[in-house]
Amino acid sequence: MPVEDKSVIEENVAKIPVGSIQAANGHAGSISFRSKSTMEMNGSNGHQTSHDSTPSMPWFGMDIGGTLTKLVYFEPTDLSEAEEESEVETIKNIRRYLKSNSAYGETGHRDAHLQMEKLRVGNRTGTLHFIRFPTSEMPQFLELSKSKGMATLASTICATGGGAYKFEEDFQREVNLTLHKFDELDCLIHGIEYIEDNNMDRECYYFLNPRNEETCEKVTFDFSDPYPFLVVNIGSGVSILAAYGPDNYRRVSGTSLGGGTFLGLSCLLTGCKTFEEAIELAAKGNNENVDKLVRDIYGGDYDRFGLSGDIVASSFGHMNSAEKRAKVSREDLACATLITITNNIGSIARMVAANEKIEKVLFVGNFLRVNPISMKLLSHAMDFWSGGQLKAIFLEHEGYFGAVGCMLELMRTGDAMASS
Ligand SMILES: Nc1ncnc2c1ncn2[C@@H]1O[C@H](COP(=O)(O)OP(=O)(O)O)[C@@H](O)[C@H]1O
Ligand SMILES: CC(C)(COP(=O)(O)O)[C@@H](O)C(=O)NCCC(=O)O
Repeated sequence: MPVEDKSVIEENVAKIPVGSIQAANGHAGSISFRSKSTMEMNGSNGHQTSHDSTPSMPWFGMDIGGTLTKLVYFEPTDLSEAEEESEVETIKNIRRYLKSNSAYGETGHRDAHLQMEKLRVGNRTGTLHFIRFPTSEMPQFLELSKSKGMATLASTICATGGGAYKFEEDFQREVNLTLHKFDELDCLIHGIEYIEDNNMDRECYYFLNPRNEETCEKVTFDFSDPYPFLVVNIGSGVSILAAYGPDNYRRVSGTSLGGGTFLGLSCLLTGCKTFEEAIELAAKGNNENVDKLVRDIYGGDYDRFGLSGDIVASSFGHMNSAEKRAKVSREDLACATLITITNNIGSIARMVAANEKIEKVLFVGNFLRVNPISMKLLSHAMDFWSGGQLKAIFLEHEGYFGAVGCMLELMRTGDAMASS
């Protein structure tokens, strides 16, 4: 569902809860949010004048993950004439560059279909841009940032994800940028709350009849009464969070069998080179040539415990047979890999949901990008195995919530950053 032409009326940043949040590791911890403060213009460092209560431009949020780096950039569209005149050339250049393309080199992309217009961030109105590139390309990104003049801004950028720690020194050395680091799971939760609030009626959806190609339908989900909910973030690995209220979440579980595992195994087994290729192969394959089904073992259903014959009994269970291996295609292998990883995540999510007594399960992360097979499988699995109790919910901005939440931290901590 494309996200466009929405007008956002409320001052949403103010709605994000101020207070303490539980730490992301299943044990208690807290972060305290600062109130917004006045930022002074520093003419020498290229910051834009700001005598109001928001930090200086440019506003970025960066989530440097195990596989992909996600960058959100807020472009103000309410610049006064005076602001436009005083805006330094570097900021204009950066904006021009980011907007001029939807592909940056071979591997960077701006997801124009996700762009959010007329968005209220702090006390400004503008457009939020969504950009991603492989984290392995970080040296090239730093080089590009240098060439676009980022180094002359001598500024601070909000960053989250493991890479905020890993690449901190590189940013300082190469681009003269101080990374202001924020916890990735705090950012993820804040990003989800903010985007959902600002993209109501469009952001959340679920699948009706996920198993039936003809009647399957994508339907908007009303998330206006959100708590409690589970977040299953399928990135390189998987983190599962339980959110009980606006200032209250825990990281309840996780698994290392995630999107990175799917991509890694697919490359190994099929020789494919990209995620998109792996998904295309999977869509054409048949996992039954790879997996052992209940009917391969029982000759039919295992009625007593409600296991129908077409359920996978053993993922990759046929691959011990040389004869079966000889017949299997790359497509079948990619398909079985996708189903194995997805089913495993679905099972863990279901157990956690039951344990936490939570019915709404949000699946996010870039593993779900261009991946309707997994979304439909998860939808069916949640519904079927819980007897209709659990609902699998998906979000349009899939993998960008950490980056958005990270940018929002700028609104809260601008003053601290200015003095750092
Ligand atoms: N263009 C892509 N390149 C690599 N992986 C992709 C791409 N699109 C989707 N993915 C999937 O998304 C996963 C990364 O998801 P993401 O939420 O960005 O996590 P991380 O923060 O760990 O990088 C990859 O492991 C892969 O399964
Ligand atoms: C370490 C991570 C939080 C990093 O996040 P990612 O870059 O994968 O989005 C995540 O990969 C994870 O939670 N892995 C699972 C670890 C486990 O619980 O087994």
